[in-house]
Amino acid sequence: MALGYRLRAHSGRPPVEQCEVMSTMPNARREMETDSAVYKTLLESTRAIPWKIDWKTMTFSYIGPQIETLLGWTQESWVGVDDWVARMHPEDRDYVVNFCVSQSQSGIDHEADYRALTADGGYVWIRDVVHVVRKDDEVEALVGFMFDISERKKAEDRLLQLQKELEVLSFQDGLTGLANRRLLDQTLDCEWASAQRSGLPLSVILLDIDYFKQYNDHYGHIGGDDCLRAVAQALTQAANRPRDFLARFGGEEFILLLPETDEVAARQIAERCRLLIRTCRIPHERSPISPLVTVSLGGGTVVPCSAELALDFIGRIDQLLYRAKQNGRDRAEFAEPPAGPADQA
Ligand SMILES: Nc1nc2c(ncn2[C@@H]2O[C@H](COP(=O)(O)OP(=O)(O)OP(=O)(O)O)[C@@H](O)[C@H]2O)c(=O)[nH]1
Repeated sequence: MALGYRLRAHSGRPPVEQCEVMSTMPNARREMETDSAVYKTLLESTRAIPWKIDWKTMTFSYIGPQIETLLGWTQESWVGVDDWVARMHPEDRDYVVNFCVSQSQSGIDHEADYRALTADGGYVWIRDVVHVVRKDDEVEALVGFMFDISERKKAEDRLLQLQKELEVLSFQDGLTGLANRRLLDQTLDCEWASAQRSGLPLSVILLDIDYFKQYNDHYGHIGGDDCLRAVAQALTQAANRPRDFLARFGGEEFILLLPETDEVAARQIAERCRLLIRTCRIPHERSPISPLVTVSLGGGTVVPCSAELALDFIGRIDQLLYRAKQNGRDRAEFAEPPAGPADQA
């Protein structure tokens, strides 16, 4: 090995006994053997598992006894490279073996992570750190250490899982569980571009709970939150096509994007939204227009031209929502018949 001596394969002799035998040896040899015993004791008391493979015969000339504690396979059972290959998770095998062989052939030190099979049928994540020993430009042996990295892998997996959860959460409205403004912005951009390319109509409905300030004042903020959740839940049943998209627009406002949907269909969906909320029968004692929670809606349909911006269109829908409020609430207002090419549905 790199330490300049060769460990005897599978030797189990304790260092003390070795010292007694060595007392009759010449000094230089005795010192070397003492050093060897010390190094071996050191190597075999680490958590890293040392090993050596003879390149010509592809056999293990040494593997630390710690391997049995970690994987359950005895030291003696590690005879050739085939044992190493066979005790590797099938999903890791091809990549790891090919990688290690090619690196070794090129004389490059390397490391590889893989799942090693245990004697009782489980798997342990291992990091193998490999040094290629060369002599006269030929690969002579591989020496290395195996490290148990299962705890690190568990932590990494947990971190990955958390990242995924965070990604989902970053697109989700915390109160209602609907898509949030961030995801709306991205989806609107996509659908806007798609409608521009296809020339198919995109409809949008904005919806706002009526007299929600009075609702909060009367039922409290927590009651208000419950109401928002109930409205959100009801709205999830309004549109069912795979690309239909519902989001919380902010506060007590919601938005529906309806790709490839003309104005006739959009008007029907807006009316369905209004009725779905009514069917919830959420009491609203402070509403001047109804004893139950109602909603106002603004809607419109567009085949966007290249110059038009999605946000300008949403701004126009917002004005229609405002008009619905002005005209008495609990109703939907849609754009007047087309005023220009951008409004044609
Ligand atoms: N409980 C709760 N209230 C919210 C939330 N977001 C916004 N609001 C409240 O919603 C109310 C909206 O009030 P306004 O914009 O005056 O509208 P409105 O009372 O619904 O009146 P109209 O829309 O004209 O019918 C405000 O009192 C906000 O505090 C929320 O997440 N939870």
